[in-house]
Amino acid sequence: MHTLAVTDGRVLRPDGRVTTDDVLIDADAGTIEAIGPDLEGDEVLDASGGLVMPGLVNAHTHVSMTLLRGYADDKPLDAWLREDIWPVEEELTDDDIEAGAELGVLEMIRSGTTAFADMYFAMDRVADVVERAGVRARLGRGIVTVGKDHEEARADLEDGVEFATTYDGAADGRIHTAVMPHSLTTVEESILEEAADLAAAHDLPVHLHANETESEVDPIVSERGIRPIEYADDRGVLGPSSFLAHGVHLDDSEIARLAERGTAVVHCPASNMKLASGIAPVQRLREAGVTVGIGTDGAASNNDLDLFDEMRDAAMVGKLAAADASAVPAPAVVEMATSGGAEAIGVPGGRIEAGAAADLIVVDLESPHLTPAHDLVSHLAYAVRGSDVRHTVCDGSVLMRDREVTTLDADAVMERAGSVAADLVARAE
Ligand SMILES: CSC[C@H]1O[C@@H](n2cnc3c(O)ncnc32)[C@H](O)[C@@H]1O
Ligand SMILES: [Zn+2]
Repeated sequence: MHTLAVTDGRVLRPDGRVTTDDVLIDADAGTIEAIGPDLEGDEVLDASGGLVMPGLVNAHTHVSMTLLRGYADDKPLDAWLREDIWPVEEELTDDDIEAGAELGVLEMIRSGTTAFADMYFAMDRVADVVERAGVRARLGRGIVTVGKDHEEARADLEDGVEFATTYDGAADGRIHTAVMPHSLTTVEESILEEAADLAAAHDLPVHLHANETESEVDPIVSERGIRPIEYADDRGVLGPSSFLAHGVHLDDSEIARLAERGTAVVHCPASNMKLASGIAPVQRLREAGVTVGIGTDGAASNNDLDLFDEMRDAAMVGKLAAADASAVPAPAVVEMATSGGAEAIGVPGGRIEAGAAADLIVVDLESPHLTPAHDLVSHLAYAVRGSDVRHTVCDGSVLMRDREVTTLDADAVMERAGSVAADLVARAE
């Protein structure tokens, strides 16, 4: 057994306590072997002056959209998608998508994310990046049928299901998949139903955007006389492994239904603020027993993939929405960005305990903006930045040591992404 000892730091335990301990990792199994004083390993990762915590889980993103960071800002969702994003996405090549995924994964490793859920195109290329970079992911090809005839719509569905069934378990089990219809208004009813049936037949989750804006809720209510979550349930979309992104405009009956079905919600506070979509009822969802994770959404509506930023946004906007400063407190956002996110997207990780997946990060605490350190959980929610992450470990492998990413060539990734992004935008104009 090859072991890795993360030494001389403090450790964030699943119950929120912070202890002074070492963490011993079985690097072959990719699991945490022990937590305690004076542990020795074949290899050492120095955590002195730092906090060892679970790797963050970005529970909803479109990682290749890093290529479109800053391309179209300051518009609401519908106009942003239809006028800017979808036209430029028409020009994307598979190589572009791979280059954007490399950039996004690089950014996530450098800001402490070890697992993510991703919906996009050319997902075989995204899977290849996940495999090489050493992270964990739940991936799915986005299925959209709007503007397509039934044959094209079926082809989209077939592509999505083929990707999901081929790649589930790839990269030594680090890749998980899902069937991912884009949303309740961009996928026709029969395809949505088939997507849900096929997901169930293959024992795969369904992931989709839902209740993101009022203009997505209103047509369902006016055409069908029911709320979107009831419509989704009737199509078979909800279930204990399903997870939906955004969930901004949810009424009490919808929250109760999500809780009953065990369907998780991924809160994307920055994207929801930037596109002025609204504020998700995170406090009410959690009180109802719904599992909530946190996602950045794509970098074009955020505009970064830093989960620490997202935790801060979630806490701040949660208080504003509830008009209650005690709503969405620091321990809740840390839980949502770690174990909550892992549970929402159905991947291992999110906990520093013996037997858990060795997905962890070391956050450097010796900085002016983290001094004094009265409460480290408070710091994680409100003060730590992605750039404070010193080491990133996933599945027992060191992906970043002393801020040097070991699995990707950072300079080459940035150069390639910058070049393909410029060509992409030129083609679109
Ligand atoms: C079909 S692949 C995914 C698809 O989703 C688009 N997208 C990015 N951000 C959002 C969002 O906030 N709501 C809905 N759709 C979004 C992305 O550009 C791809 O076209
Ligand atoms: Zn999205």
